[in-house]
Amino acid sequence: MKFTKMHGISNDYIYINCMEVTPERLSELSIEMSDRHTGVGGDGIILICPSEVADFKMRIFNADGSEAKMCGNGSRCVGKYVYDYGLTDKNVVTLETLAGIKTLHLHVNKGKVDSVTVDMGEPVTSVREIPVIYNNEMMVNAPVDTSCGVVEMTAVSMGNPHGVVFVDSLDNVDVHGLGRELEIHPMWPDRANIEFAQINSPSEITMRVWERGSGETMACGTGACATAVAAALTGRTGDRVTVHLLGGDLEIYRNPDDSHIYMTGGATTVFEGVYERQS
Ligand SMILES: N[C@H](CCC[C@H](N)C(=O)O)C(=O)O
Repeated sequence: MKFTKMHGISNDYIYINCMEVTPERLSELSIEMSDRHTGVGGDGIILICPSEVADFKMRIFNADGSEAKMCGNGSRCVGKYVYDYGLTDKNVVTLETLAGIKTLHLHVNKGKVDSVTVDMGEPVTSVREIPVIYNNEMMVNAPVDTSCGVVEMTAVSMGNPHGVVFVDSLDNVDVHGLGRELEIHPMWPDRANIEFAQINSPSEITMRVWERGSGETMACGTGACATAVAAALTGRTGDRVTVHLLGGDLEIYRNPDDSHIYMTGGATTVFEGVYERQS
């Protein structure tokens, strides 16, 4: 099975062209291929498929085999993939996802895409739609008991659920311990991605992320958007922020006209390969 290894600011996935054929047992395939010792290695797999309602369709599976509705870093790499491999010659491409149709603006440099701006659509803060179990319409700076004491959580969905925890300093946050604990907290009917964010200024955030189904990743596009939304919602930042993640930076902008969130960042092709399925 041919694949292309790509990453969006070091959030790395294995991309499979499914325009003709889609493999079976995709959850098992993701677990197997994502293994960084016995597989290709990655945070999951991403399929590029035909669509009847958009130019292309993206499906994303986390390293634990769970399918997610949306992947921000992955969508930028899909934009790069379809342009660089000649599946389209358009600079604006629509992408069907389980979280709706997203519009990608491809930035081409010397004939190849090097960065993409994604219209991520409107964020969701209604607890019922996220979903998160909470006794209010929105979960904003809500105290949550944890083994590390009480943290304040703000819940936002970008098509996938996020719990954002603002901290004074990231230096002493147990991202793996607390991230895992909060990912599977019973308040989330479908688990959640957990972000730990430090506000550097009204236009700069530094964050780390524990992703649902993949553990700590070097970056999370939907997580950066959710964090930017939570920061603006709680009066910590404005509508335009630079988000610094372990793997690189993302520019996040909230358009006051349509409340859509726009994310701009890099997309990189690393290598192509042929995978022998293990099971
Ligand atoms: N782990 C996420 C999917 C990947 C999102 C992330 N890699 C991004 O760039 O948005 C979830 O289960 O919702």
